[in-house]
Amino acid sequence: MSPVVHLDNVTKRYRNVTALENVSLKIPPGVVCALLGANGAGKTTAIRVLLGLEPVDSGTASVLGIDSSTGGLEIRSRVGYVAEQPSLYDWMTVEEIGWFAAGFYPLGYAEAYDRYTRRFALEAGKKVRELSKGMRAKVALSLALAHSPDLLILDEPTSGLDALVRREFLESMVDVAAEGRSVLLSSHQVSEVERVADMVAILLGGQLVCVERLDELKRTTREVVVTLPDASTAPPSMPGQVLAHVPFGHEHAWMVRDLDEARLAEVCRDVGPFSVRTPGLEDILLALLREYRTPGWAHRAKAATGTTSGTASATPG
Ligand SMILES: Nc1ncnc2c1ncn2[C@@H]1O[C@H](COP(=O)(O)OP(=O)(O)OP(=O)(O)O)[C@@H](O)[C@H]1O
Repeated sequence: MSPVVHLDNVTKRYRNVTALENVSLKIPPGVVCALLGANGAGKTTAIRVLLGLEPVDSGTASVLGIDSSTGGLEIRSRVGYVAEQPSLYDWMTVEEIGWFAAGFYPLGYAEAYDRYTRRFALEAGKKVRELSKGMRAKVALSLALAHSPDLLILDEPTSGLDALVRREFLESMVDVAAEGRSVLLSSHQVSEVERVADMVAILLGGQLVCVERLDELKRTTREVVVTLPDASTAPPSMPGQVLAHVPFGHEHAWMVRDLDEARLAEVCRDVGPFSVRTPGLEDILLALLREYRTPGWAHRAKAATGTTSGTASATPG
């Protein structure tokens, strides 16, 4: 099946900043993909490249099979896009903005928009400038969903919204994927995104260090904590691929892929007590972010996630 989103070895620089470095990503149809990473990791840049709003320095990007470098207008008319701070015409009412947008889309748009605004309990006659941040976000999502796009791209759409609105947003994502359409969702609300994402793409400093089905990432990742008897005892070597290693005094924590638990018991026998648990996505991301701040992170992260910048892809489902 052709990917709906395809970044192939994309590098994007802004003067002396490399916002994306050799990033490759394929998102198949019917998948909710969470794009995660710290502030400045390159998430918005990746989205803008895909939408044809930023040229790349090297590599190629395409959406729904359309080349982003030449087909930006067509891409933007075919995907639903919700920016972090959506720009909406303030003087229009909720209803009027739907009529206005309907002029750019085939018949049926206004009715679909109306259905979404009612679902989100928006008052049709209220002016956009009178809406709260959450209500504006709901208008933006209604506009993006009303033309039933094959791909919905959301750049931190839920930041600053209350828990109920965030939940409504994320439930809409699940509905979209259930209809065989895809969602690319950039977010810092990791624990919430975890409820709806099928796959995750993690950017660290412009490099994609993990692209994988979420269930597979969680199934194969363990957090190990070992308590050493004193500071002079060397920490054991982990029997698995180390994503991150964080020492806290006598305690050392590791995030490990494909941990050999029997072997762990052996290597820890003369070292100290240990515990093993299955981490959530947020724990994995935090470990990667901490690791990212230490020298040599890129090499270790790529080795441990099996991801090299040129080949990262996932085929969920
Ligand atoms: N127009 C621009 N001019 C110069 N540098 C830019 C520009 N846009 C982004 N950058 C830089 O590129 C890097 C990636 O920025 P980007 O906005 O893509 O990150 P992000 O992951 O979306 O961050 P956040 O989570 O804070 O929104 C940052 O170092 C940023 O300063």
